[in-house]
Amino acid sequence: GGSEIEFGGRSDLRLKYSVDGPGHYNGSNHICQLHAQAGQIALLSLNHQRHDQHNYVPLADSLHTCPKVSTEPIKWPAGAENSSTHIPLCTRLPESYDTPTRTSWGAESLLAEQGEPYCLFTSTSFYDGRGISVLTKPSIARQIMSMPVFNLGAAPKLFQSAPPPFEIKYVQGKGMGVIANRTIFRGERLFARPIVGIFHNDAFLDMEMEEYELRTTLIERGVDQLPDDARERVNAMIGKAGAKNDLVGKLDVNAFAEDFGGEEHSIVVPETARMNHDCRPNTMYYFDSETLVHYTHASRTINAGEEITVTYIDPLESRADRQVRIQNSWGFECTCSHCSQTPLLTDASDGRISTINRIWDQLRINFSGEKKDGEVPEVEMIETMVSMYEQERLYAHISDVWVWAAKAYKKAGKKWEALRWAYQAEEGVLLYDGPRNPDLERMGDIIYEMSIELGLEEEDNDDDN
Ligand SMILES: C[S@@+](CC[C@H](N)C(=O)[O-])C[C@H]1O[C@@H](n2cnc3c(N)ncnc32)[C@H](O)[C@@H]1O
Repeated sequence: GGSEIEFGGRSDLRLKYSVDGPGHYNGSNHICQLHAQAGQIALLSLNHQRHDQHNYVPLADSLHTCPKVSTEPIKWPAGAENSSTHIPLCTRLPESYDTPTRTSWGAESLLAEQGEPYCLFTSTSFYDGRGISVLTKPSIARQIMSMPVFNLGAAPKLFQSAPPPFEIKYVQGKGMGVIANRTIFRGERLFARPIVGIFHNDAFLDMEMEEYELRTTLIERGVDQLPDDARERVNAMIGKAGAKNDLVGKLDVNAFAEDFGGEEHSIVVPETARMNHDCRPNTMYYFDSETLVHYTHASRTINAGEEITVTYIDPLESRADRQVRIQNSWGFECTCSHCSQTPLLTDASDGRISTINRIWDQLRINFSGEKKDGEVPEVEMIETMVSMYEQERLYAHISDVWVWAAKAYKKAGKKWEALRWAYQAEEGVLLYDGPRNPDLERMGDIIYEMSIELGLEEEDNDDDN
């Protein structure tokens, strides 16, 4: 339950408090919250003291547990205030506050701690009403929320196949999964979904961290504030096998990793999160950090009835390492076809993977200029790599090799081969990593240069204009 009182003698500021029952995060949570006018920030705090079931803290005491805060209106940084449709909530006030008074739960050290708090923003208008919640440091939130995508009249077109070429169905031993309902060819776009959440990894990865419970409370609040469709989709995600199935646990196994402001965050795309793992997946995904849309494309032909999969881990690891990684982070045993081969075939694959990794090391050294041209037969190395990636069925990741093939053939003076691989890499990179990958420009340059040298195109002479 909860109730509200006027705060600091101001009619526009109200303090709402509530006392939750035990069981949630192992104890009673006392939530104090300052409601203020739009454009201001509210402070949310939580009593870290543990109480057993018979020892609820009475109303008056719980008010004391709220940190002393300034009653001056606090403005959200310029550029971001129009993006949020809810009053931002923070673990601490982002800017100045009065010298903290010692509270019954030792808030002093928390409040006096240097560094930024974590604040929650929700926009329900994002992408034509899909909505998004962002929990991060104010400086990072400001970068995110001032992106053009928050200020567009109409959301950009997403170019998805309609109706979708798949259905969401139960898959034995895996929960729900995504099943193709017709043949899908390499390159077809399967998902183009704006993300609905960005959560700083400090908010749920390190349970020992100070303010952990505050941040997880804000994550729950962030999901609650989403529009119905997004909220229901997020709540319908499944948690880690055998673990506590709370929201934070669900996000842990369903979110994708992404950096914002150089810090690790988790992004939430509930539709795409229905894809199960396979060490040799038939799709690839990327995130466009400028439009906040997450894309998935087919990496090879997928037959009707086949499960559509993605890899959760680096596929260039041995079977044993992949198994450990999947078990530790997702709590299931990977039984994909690549992990279920005979021991002899597994050994052969592990051998190829280790050779692939060694060749990558050599190529990087060679192209970094530490070795002289011609010292290593790059084009032969590349041809070997292409073949090994195909043997390994690494169709999602093979465009990495195509990029190097174009560069190596250009360096070797083999123009037709350079042109062929540059075209192949251009499409591959667009599907694998999207339009902002820097290799695209390099491939465009090779295509242009080779086309001129091969007489396929006239040189663009700017001086004539
Ligand atoms: C991102 S979700 C995938 C969708 C999920 N199956 C569902 O019902 O929503 C990740 C979870 O799905 C299950 N899962 C994914 N891939 C699996 C696989 N190859 N084998 C068994 N379970 C798998 C695990 O429980 C994992 O934590």
